[in-house]
Amino acid sequence: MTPAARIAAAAEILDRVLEGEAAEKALTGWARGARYAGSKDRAAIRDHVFDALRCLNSFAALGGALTGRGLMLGMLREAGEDPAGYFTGEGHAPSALTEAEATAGAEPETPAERLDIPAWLWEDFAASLGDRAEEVGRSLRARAPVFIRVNRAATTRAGLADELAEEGIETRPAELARAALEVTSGARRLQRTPAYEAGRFEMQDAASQAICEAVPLADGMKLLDYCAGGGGKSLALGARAELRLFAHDAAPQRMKDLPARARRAGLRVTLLETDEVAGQGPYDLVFCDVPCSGSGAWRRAPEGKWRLTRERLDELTAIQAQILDETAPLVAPGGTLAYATCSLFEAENGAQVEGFLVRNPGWSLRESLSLTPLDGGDGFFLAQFVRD
Ligand SMILES: C[S@@+](CC[C@H](N)C(=O)[O-])C[C@H]1O[C@@H](n2cnc3c(N)ncnc32)[C@H](O)[C@@H]1O
Repeated sequence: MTPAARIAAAAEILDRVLEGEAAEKALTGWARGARYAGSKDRAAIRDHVFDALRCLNSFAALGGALTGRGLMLGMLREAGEDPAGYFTGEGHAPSALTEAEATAGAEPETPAERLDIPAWLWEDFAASLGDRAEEVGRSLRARAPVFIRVNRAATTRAGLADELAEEGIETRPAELARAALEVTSGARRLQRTPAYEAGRFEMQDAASQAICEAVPLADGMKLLDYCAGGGGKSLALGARAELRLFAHDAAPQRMKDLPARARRAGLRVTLLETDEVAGQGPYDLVFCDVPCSGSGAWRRAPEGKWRLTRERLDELTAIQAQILDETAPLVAPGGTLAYATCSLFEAENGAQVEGFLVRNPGWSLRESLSLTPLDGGDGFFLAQFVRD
């Protein structure tokens, strides 16, 4: 496909996303009807779609319309390229620009427009991040680096880097976490390597790893990963010490791959139904990686930024408080309750800490950690409460 045909395809897919279809589904649906597209075409089109979703406000302003075509126009204008060179109507290129399109479009004005934050959220965003709001907003407009977590129970960070280099995959140590490597080239081949098959690494963001490295662990501890999902945190925690590891999720089907992933990593995890959780307690550490806005991960999942609503944010903060209150009694005296979000918002982070301490006498905050994409990985928050 020509670069112009890729832009036409991305515009078509973006129109479907703007109508409400999930981006992954729209991409797959398009690819099914486009057998002529090779893997490089599909990757380039995907990049266009996700770049546009990260920069929806500013590309729409520059392109003069919130449509697939407008977004692609805006993308080209931001890159300093002349859209007329792509919108030619020749072959599979998008149809030629109308006169109105050629002159439409303006520089984004408000901070929400420039930084691609939904207008209704800008005040919360600015208040949560203070004088870093501009810089963090800008960072969310860029693609996220790819990180992996070295399974240090199976190999070393340097050993894995050498092994991957032999496969043509380049990495460098990430500062954020001791087990993290940033993948600088060849990332698309990672999950087809023998090292992955043998459980010597997992795909995991560096900030996500950093919060797992921040909790104190010792051999023999009994740990409950209360919102385990696919088990990314369980595996990262389990790799650090010989734990008695339990995993739970309110939607147990989300944990369906966890037993196989744990086996691959050489770990044992006991999955618990909701009514089994208390019976196995108390736990030395309960880790709550709660459902959240995902705002810290908007580089990787930019659709979430535009699908979030005030109602959903309020619903999430209520669920977060409820999870904290229902897990606190599961912690053994002297034990730790760890609360984590991949959110940048005060309402989901600091305000939850304050609320929990007010509602739950007998608990204190040991420490908290706030990371933003300016630290290299996703935005993440961790609070560790101790039971007196
Ligand atoms: C941020 S995700 C967890 C990601 C996972 N820890 C990982 O590292 O891959 C939050 C999870 O919380 C679960 N969840 C939502 N409400 C819950 C509740 N009330 N109790 C327990 N889990 C809940 C969701 O099903 C979801 O899988």
